[in-house]
Amino acid sequence: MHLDRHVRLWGLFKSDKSLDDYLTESATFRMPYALRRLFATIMVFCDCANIRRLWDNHFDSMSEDFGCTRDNSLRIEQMVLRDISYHLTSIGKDIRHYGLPELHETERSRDHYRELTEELNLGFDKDHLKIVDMLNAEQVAGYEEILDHVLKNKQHLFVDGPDGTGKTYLYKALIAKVRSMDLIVVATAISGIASSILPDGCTAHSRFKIPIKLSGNTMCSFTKQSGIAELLRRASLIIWDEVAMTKRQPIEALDRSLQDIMGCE
Ligand SMILES: Nc1ncnc2c1ncn2[C@@H]1O[C@H](COP(=O)(O)OP(=O)(O)OP(=O)(O)O)[C@@H](O)[C@H]1O
Repeated sequence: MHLDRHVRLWGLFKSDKSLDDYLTESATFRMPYALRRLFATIMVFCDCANIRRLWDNHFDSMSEDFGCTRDNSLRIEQMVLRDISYHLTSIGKDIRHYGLPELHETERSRDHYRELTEELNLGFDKDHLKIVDMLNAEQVAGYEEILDHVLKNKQHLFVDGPDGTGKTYLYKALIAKVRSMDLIVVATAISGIASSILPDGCTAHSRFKIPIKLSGNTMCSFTKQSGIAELLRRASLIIWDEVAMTKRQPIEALDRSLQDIMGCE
């Protein structure tokens, strides 16, 4: 999101060389999915004379998370194209107009990222934006701290409090605020009842595909290329309500899977 904004706002990069350098530098600290989004933004907002050369130069970095092997390089190319096409479509552009390798029709129409598409199509309850004005001092402190984490890409926060002290109320305010900024929130809870109270919430086990039988090194049942993985990579806020009520194994399984899809330890 920030990269996109910079590229758009600066109106910079007068030459292909500076675009090339920028992508090379970005590849050292950005995840492949963020590079693909940046690439799509460059295609639309920068004056690049030879986008195909830029594609050739940065394809490897943009495809790293699709597990590049010689055997399935064509398939991987289609997946990268599909993702870039997805970003272009969201800004009203068509990948066919930029001289990149052809995206096959079957790939174009297939929704690899169903979960992500569904999440992006979610609205938010405008009334919930008003909740922030009713929060008590402790809720405001939690609200501000969590929002700060969201905006600065910081990590875990644990919210705790006795029953009925307004945790869900706080989450509703946060979910509306974050979704109103066009950022993704994945809202889950342990129980079906608690998850149904969260706006567009679902149970943690179903959202994260946590297996029923868990051992010391079990991972969640989604692949790196799946819509769930993409949804989680792009999520700005993941809420797991009532997490203290679960055993440690499901949390560790999700932790391992998140590390895997984010490529970190
Ligand atoms: N700041 C507030 N102003 C007005 N009502 C509030 C406030 N905070 C919470 N409430 C109300 O208090 C009730 C309990 O809040 P909530 O369900 O958010 O608590 P909780 O901590 O999630 O509870 P539990 O742990 O049982 O799930 C709800 O009806 C909620 O609307």
